[in-house]
Amino acid sequence: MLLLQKPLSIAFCSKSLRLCAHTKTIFKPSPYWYSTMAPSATQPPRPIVISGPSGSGKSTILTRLFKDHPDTFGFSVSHTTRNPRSGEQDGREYNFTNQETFLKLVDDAGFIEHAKFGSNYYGTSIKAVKSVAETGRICVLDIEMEGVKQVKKTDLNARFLFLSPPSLEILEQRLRGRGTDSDDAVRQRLEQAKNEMAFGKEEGVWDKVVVNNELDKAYIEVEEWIVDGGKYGSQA
Ligand SMILES: Nc1ncnc2c1ncn2[C@@H]1O[C@H](COP(=O)(O)OP(=O)(O)OP(=O)(O)O)[C@@H](O)[C@H]1O
Repeated sequence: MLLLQKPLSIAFCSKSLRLCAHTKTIFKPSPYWYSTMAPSATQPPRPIVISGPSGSGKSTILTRLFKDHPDTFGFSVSHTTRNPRSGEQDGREYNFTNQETFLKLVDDAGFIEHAKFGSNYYGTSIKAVKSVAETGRICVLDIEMEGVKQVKKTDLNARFLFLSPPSLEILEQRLRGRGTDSDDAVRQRLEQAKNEMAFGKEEGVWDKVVVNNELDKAYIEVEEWIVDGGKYGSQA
């Protein structure tokens, strides 16, 4: 995966994998992405929220989608209170901020999700998601269910897709086959998966549910729903 390792917390919270202290790998857009975004003359495109248990195949499908549709999608830049590392630029890798400002934004309900790792805070702000849409790109949020609930409370006008594994048994096989998690971590993810699967069945939450049984078929189903004949969910 072309990814940036995020602190576990943000992962499961902000990204897919934030279970307890999980880290989630997230796609790291290159600066090129931002520099080539075409401004939209019409309404900003609607963000896409993709959610589903860890191991359901979100990264696999999104990686293929971004490859097949270059310059179409973008990721929001997260906030963090940690210091920038060498080569990192404010507003590119992260929006670097201090704790006081970060917590003020929490109080102001400015985050879709946030979490603390060690002594540092991380979060995905509503504004960062809007910034992507303003460039004409479709912002993709790979987030767990608490994040989904948060997005629903905003005015982001997102579209919601739940990616489901065929069963918990197959999910376990895939998580173990991926080989990225300890036995304990797999167990934790499977426990959380039960909650996520129940959430995936809730009425009125999802615009689309795709079962990732056969990868090629699931990918086409996701792609067709996202692209939506070129409208990308826009009513305009
Ligand atoms: N349809 C499929 N058939 C078989 N294996 C699959 C299928 N879809 C994904 N996989 C495999 O399952 C594993 C989990 O997929 P992936 O890492 O994309 O899940 P994820 O939802 O992004 O997980 P996380 O939320 O933990 O990042 C990977 O090893 C992937 O190659």
